[in-house]
Amino acid sequence: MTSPRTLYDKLWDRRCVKQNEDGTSLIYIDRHIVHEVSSAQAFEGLKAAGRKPWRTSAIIATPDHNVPTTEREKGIDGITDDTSRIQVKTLDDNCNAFEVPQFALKDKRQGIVHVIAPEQGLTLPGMTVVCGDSHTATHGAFAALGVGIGTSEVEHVLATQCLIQRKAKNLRIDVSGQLGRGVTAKDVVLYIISQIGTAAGTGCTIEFTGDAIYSLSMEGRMTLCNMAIEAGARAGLVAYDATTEAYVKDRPLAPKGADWDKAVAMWRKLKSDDGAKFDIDYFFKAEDIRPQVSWGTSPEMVVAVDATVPTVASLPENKSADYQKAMQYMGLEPGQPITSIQLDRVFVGSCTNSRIEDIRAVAEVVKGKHIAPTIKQALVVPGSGLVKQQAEDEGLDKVITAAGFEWRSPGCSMCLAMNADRLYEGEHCASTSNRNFESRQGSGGRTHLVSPAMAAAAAINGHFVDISKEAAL
Ligand SMILES: CC(C)[C@H](C(=O)O)[C@@H](O)C(=O)O
Ligand code: SF4
Repeated sequence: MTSPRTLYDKLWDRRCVKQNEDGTSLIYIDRHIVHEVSSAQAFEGLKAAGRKPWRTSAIIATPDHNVPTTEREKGIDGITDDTSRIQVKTLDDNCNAFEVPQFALKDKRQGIVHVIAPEQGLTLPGMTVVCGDSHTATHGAFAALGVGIGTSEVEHVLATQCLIQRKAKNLRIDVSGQLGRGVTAKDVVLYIISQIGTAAGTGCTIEFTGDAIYSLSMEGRMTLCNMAIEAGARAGLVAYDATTEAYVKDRPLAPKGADWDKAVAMWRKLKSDDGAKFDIDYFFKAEDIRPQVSWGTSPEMVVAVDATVPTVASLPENKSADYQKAMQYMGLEPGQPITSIQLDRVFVGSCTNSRIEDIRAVAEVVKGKHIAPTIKQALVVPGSGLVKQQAEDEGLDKVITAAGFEWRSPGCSMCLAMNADRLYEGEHCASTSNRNFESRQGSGGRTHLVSPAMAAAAAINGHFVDISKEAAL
């Protein structure tokens, strides 16, 4: 009898081609997602070695980081920034030269890598999914092993469809109970990171378990797994269940007919066995989780919206210096109420929160209202052309623009400011993205990570408010 295995063990065993004596293994890769920032040198390497991609049908490419979110009809030549244009053009040229499938800039299916692949059924349960991008952890929501890789590994996977990996430890994070009103997957993951820290997942794959996790939609699970990397892990997972099955069914590239039945029979085994051993365990209760706001420059510097910036006395000794430096950068006083922070801009988007449910959540909060006069700009950037289209079909763009938001075209946008969408020195932004590092959204910018509903309510009020107490919900 085989011993009980975790979901991660099962995914690993399925695709482990060879175990090496040095403790590494060769893993077969089912899906390779490619964007313009981390692929140019990899294609260059292939060219120099006279190689071709080993299996082009396993690859999907799309430009996302550098793309403008306005005037899309102008295409690549309309990108005014030279570096951005060259990167997007180089991806386009490489896809043409190597016959790699691409959702190009003007394609309706273009968007952020981690949004488009699940949307198309390119990410399926049980797969190994890689991308030259740290947030590839997102795909773990499908009980798939999603790992971010570096540019030299992108070249390796292009050439061989395999990757050398060292098996990670199994870490379980269990959230039991029911989430309260206004508490979303984003609040869950921000809360978890605030409790365990950004290094807790180092060398681990996280499996999220518990009623509160299983009650999340697939979009919520993607938000959760997306930020596993901010907890230090390379991958995050949620077991396969009826929610996964319903989401995947009828996606353009999901198996059909008899293939579907065969696939589902296998997918239903994609969960940890009873008695499977985890190396590390954390247990949380859903009722302890309130809407969250990050106040500092690391995703662990997070508190509930009705709390304050930490007081100096409350800081853990080993973190005191970093935390005080963060307060200074953010222009905040120790003990200052989170609701007193004045905001300049609001950004709804990124691979964490730019899917249709996120946009619906924003529309619900802002319907019939208007952004505060002190807000200089509020952006909603859908994660893909298809999300944008669906939102427009539902009339959400009208609700959102009537409230004073700008409705843009898909891409990473103000998540990392590689295009024209950015913060300026000293500005505070309520952002639905995943990283609040110094200058992440523009030089000197100050990021506060929140859920879409919290960002929307902050735009209306000019400062953070407790969404769980808002009448609109
Ligand atoms: C540019 C890219 C390689 C990077 C990543 O790996 O995550 C980006 O997506 C980010 O979010 O910082
Ligand atoms: S949206 Fe942000 S986090 Fe996601 S891939 Fe783009 S830059 Fe990275």
